[in-house]
This record gives sequence, C-alpha cells and structure tokens, in this order.
Amino acid sequence: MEEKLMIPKWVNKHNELYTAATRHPFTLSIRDGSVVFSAFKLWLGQDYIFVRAFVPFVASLLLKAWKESDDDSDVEVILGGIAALNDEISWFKREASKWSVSLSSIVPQKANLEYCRFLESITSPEVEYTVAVTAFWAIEAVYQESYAHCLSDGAKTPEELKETCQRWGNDGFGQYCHTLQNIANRRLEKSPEDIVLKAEAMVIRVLEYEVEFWNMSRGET
Ligand SMILES: Cc1ncc(CN)c(N)n1
Repeated sequence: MEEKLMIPKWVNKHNELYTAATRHPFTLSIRDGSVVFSAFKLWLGQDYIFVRAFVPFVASLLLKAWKESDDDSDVEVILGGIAALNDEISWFKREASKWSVSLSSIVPQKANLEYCRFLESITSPEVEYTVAVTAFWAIEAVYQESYAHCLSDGAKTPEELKETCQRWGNDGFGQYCHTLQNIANRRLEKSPEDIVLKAEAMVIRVLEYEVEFWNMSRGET
C-alpha cells in the first residue's frame, strides 16, 4: 500500500541518510559499550552549545504556530518543548560538572557552528511554519531514535551513560516526537507542492547536519 503521510514516505525514501543519522557509529559505540568517554565528554560540551542555540529556533517556531497554525494545541506542544529545553539546559550543567567538563571554556567546532548558523537562518519569518515544524520533528527524532536504540534489547550501554540515553530515549520523549510528526504530517497534507518540496529538502539538510554533529565525537570533522 502506498504511504500517504509525508514523513514516513520521506524516511523510507531517504532511508540511507536517516539510518546514518539514527544509527551513527558514535551512538552505536554507546550501545555496544565500546564508547571512549573522552568522545562522550566532547559530545556533551558541544551539545550544550547546540541546545542553547536551539532555544531561539523553537521560540521562533512558537511564534509561527501562534500566527499560522490551524490548531491551537500546536502552541501548547511547542511550549512544552521549550519547557523541556529549560530542563535540558539544567541537566547539561549538572552532567558537565559530573564529568568535569567546563562548559564556559567549550569552543564550538566547525560542524556545530555551521549547524547553529543554519538554525539561526531558519528562525527567519520567511521560513513557513510547516517547513519549520518539519525541521523541529527531524531534529528531535534523530536524538529520540538514536538514544532509544542505546536502551533497547541487547544494548550494553555503560551504566554512566544510561541517564543520558534515558533523557531522549524514554517513552515520553518518543510520544512527544510522534506528536510533532503528526503536526508536520497534518500541515504537509494541506500544503501546496512548493512547501512540501521545501520541507523535504529541510529534512535532508537536518539529517546531514546531525550526521556531521555526531562525526565530531568520532574526530571525523
Ligand atoms: C545536535 C542535536 N540534535 C538534536 C538534539 C535534541 N534536542 C540535540 N540536543 N542536539
């Protein structure tokens, strides 16, 4: 049967890239227990910088939802996302102190800078709500799928990293990503072709940036 919803269709069509982002050697090394802790610490510091840049993007999405959405509950879902990010920033600070990572001295690496710059560019009012919410789903879904895999049957994730994996791999976060996907699918169903094409290109770019981001922790950038 042909898939009518756009996101599952794109995940299928771009499966190689989707898998590269959600089954990256870095997260697979967490899952099989071979991860080098220095790589984890590098990811921790870089991701803290990313999350700080992610907040204004989600705030811009909130504004777009408020102005453009046909369903009031979108605003509440996105607001919940902002609240979770507030919590996430506090968690990064606690986790960094546990691992003796000094967040104030982290220098963003090239892949991170480029991803943050991209995030800033898509805060623009010219980026339609449908395209931006699709990007939001893709960004969150990569972490959800990657870290849930580190907790699934057969995983040998080190005890010290289980809390990190829980943060994005828990069922509640999975449900939240599903809600974001539903919002994106609902909007895409009603969108003209040019918006649908822009949203598909957005998914591809996000997945590419996510792969580059993980690559930092493998010393591959
Ligand atoms: C790079 C990246 N992508 C996604 C997430 C999930 N908010 C994150 N923390 N960092």
